[in-house]
Amino acid sequence: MTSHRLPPELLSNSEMAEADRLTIASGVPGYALMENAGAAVALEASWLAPRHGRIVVLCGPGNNGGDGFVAARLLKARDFSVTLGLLVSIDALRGDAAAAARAWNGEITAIEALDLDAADLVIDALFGAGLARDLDGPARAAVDRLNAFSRERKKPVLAVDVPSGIDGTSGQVRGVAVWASKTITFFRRKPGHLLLPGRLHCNETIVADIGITSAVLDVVRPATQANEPEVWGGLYPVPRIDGHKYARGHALVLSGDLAHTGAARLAARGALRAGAGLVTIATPREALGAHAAALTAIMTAVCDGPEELAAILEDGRKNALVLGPGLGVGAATRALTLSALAPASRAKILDADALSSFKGDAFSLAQAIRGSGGPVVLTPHDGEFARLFGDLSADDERRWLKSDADPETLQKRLNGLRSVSKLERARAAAALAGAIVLLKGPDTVVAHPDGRAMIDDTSPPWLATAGSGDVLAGMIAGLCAQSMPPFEAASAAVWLHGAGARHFGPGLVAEDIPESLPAVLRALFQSFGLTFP
Ligand SMILES: NC(=O)C1=CN([C@@H]2O[C@H](COP(=O)(O)OP(=O)(O)OC[C@H]3O[C@@H](n4cnc5c(N)ncnc54)[C@H](OP(=O)(O)O)[C@@H]3O)[C@@H](O)[C@H]2O)[C@H](O)CC1
Ligand SMILES: [K+]
Repeated sequence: MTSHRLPPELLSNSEMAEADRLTIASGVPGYALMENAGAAVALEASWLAPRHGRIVVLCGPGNNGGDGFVAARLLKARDFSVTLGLLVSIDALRGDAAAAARAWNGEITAIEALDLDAADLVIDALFGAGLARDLDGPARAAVDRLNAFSRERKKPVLAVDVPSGIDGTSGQVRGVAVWASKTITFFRRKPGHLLLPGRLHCNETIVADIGITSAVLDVVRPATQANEPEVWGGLYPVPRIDGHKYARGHALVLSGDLAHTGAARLAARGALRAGAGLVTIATPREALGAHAAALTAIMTAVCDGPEELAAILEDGRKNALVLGPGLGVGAATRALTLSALAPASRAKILDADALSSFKGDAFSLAQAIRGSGGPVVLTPHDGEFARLFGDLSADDERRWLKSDADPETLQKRLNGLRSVSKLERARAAAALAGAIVLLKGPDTVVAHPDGRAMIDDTSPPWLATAGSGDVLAGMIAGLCAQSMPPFEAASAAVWLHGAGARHFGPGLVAEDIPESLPAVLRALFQSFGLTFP
């Protein structure tokens, strides 16, 4: 049975293997899981192909291929014209896959001898969770042929579990990968269904129930989830009728000089629309007039350097701070950032130039973060991430390694910064910095130092526009100001940001994002069961 509401948990290949193992240990035979998987694939295929249409099934050497054999048998029994190609010799199949092949009552053709051209649908059952290295040789040739077929013939390709060549855990292409029109995975999605480029290769992903119960999740405890309101909705600071603006916090946004004031206003507007009770822009005196002329509900304060910032921050009611957008890269921003990280319980959101000003010296930033008390959220895009955490010099690495009693774990994290997986890079940075790391992009990852992570796949392409990151930083501050825990606040802000952009539609500019929030919030609160007068 396929389900259209996709559960948020995302399982890595090893977590999925654990779910599998627990299910089999509880008495469900592995072959029964394969039969269920194959049946779900066959059902989906029967909707994608015309009645009695021609279906080609490409089977690989492992259990992904086993699912293909089961699907082929069931489709043939439903009077589809099924041709099956196998990548290896039938003697190479083992275990459940060999059993599924024995139950197949049709011909088996060598993949290179297969005629794809007449197919109405191709099922890709070459490789799934067991993909262990880059595809080459005959496997690569099979994927190339399949991609040429779908490109030229415009016929659907249904991928079993993942498009072959995509690593389910990282979403990376291993050499080459199938471009599917639909992907059917089992029990839960994998990170690679949401991360790029995997998500693009999957096209639409659906989830089939194959008899693994959600009870196994209590043991597996997957660390990664899709960024959906059901994950953080319970912690969302819904305004209360008996609340007042002082209970909804006070966000402070630092402004750049006279030539760079817009970024702070975008962030401040994001904070205000996300529900902060009060919002103040702390600005260099020279830019006060520019802000005053452009602002109404947002307040201003003068801040010409780290000392003045420290004085402003003596007011503990200012409980969320955004620093970075429009500040400029260099020693002055570095000094402001260190001043902002003085010990205090407020949430600090460091973005853009606040991050780039620590280029090649993430260690110093991390030291300041660790001493700062309250939660810190770093919001780099890929370029800022690479500036901050990429190419650590041998000297830097030594400083990190000397800073902790457990050099082995530290080394693993330092290596993680260079991982091909965006998820692992964000996780490693979060653990090293002791901060929540929100690594932006079309597949934004939010990682907590404790290993939890969220992957967002809800942003439309037109959200990549100048200033949209400034608005996002402000929205995170707006939610933190209302005492939403920072990991959930960062995740919720990413989701609202995407939802705002979807609501507005193409042509969006950054200024439109905060203005789209009322409609998005109304729908969100309605989904929480709230009613409006
Ligand atoms: N998880 C579940 O509950 C269920 C999953 N099912 C399906 O099973 C696959 C996973 O099956 P598995 O056998 O572990 O792995 P694969 O079928 O993906 O592939 C393993 C074989 O592929 C060889 N391999 C790996 N990489 C390459 C490569 N680059 N080139 C060539 N060959 C490769 C590997 O060979 P080794 O030499 O590495 O040993 C294996 O022979 C899952 O995706 C689901 O579709 C069950 O059917 C239902 C339950
Ligand atoms: K596959």
